[in-house]
Amino acid sequence: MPARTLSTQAEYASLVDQYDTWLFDCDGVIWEGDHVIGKAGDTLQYLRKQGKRIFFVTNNATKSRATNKGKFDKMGIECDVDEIFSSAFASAAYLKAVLKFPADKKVYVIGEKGIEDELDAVGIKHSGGTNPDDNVFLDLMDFSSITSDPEVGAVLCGLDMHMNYKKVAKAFKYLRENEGCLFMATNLDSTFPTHGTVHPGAGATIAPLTCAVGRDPLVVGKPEAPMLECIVQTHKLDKSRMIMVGDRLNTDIAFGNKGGIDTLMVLTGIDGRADFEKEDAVAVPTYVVDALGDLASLGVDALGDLASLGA
Ligand SMILES: O=C(O)[C@H](O)[C@H](O)COP(=O)(O)O
Repeated sequence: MPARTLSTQAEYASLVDQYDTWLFDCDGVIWEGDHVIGKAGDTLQYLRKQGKRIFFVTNNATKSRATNKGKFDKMGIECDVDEIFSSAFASAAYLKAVLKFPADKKVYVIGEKGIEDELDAVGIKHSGGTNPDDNVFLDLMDFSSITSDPEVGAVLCGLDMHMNYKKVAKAFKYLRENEGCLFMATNLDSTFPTHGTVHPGAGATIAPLTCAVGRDPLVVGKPEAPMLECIVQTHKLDKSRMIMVGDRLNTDIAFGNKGGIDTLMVLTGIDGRADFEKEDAVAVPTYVVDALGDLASLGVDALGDLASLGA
């Protein structure tokens, strides 16, 4: 089915009526770098006033939920920590609750502090990550520090701004030598959008390890199922009354499509109209609006109505 473009107040109002639970991607939808996009914050306020449940679903694994909350606070956007589902949090929760990761094992992390914080929060031991011992270059052809560690039961990878050969070589060794060692990725976004441009994303930093190991990781974040199931199960939600709002077809919109929930695409981020209108589009949204802030006009009208009633 082709995407339906919404542009009138009546269409926005009927959209809001139809869904009780709204899932939001952040980068490219609510904010871009360090600024809120247009009236996105007003739309979120309006939805809250209508009694809608709101969740923020981000593939960004570099920050913990607590650190993410700090960003919402700084931006002046209301948010509770429990409303944030990041791929780092979902990966830790998935290891703990679904995979019942053994207490005597540890996770080798390729990624930033966000992953380490979330593993700490669920009591899973870890190594690698931001440890200074692994954030160094190897001397040429000196593999002496790439030693075995039978305690490693999983390798979990996310966007790592300090990616290096040593981390790839250690993770590779564990995945080859340790029986049953899990290979997981928080997300595989090819690019990272910020400040009006894009840089290599998590998928680009994980690719060298995938290439060496010769198999794909289990992916927890968008567009794969684990993060959506985590939200639905935790909050006992009805998928038919849920909508995912995003700017990117191969993560946000595919996440809704694969998970069986409707989607709303905004044109303020990575992908544009041509990307979902072409024949071989990677995913097609249910609805499209130019920007999340467009729905804020409903709130302005509601205030106008109140004013005309003398409220
Ligand atoms: O490479 C990445 O990790 C992603 O580009 C980035 O973090 C996307 O975050 P989201 O748009 O899901 O908030």
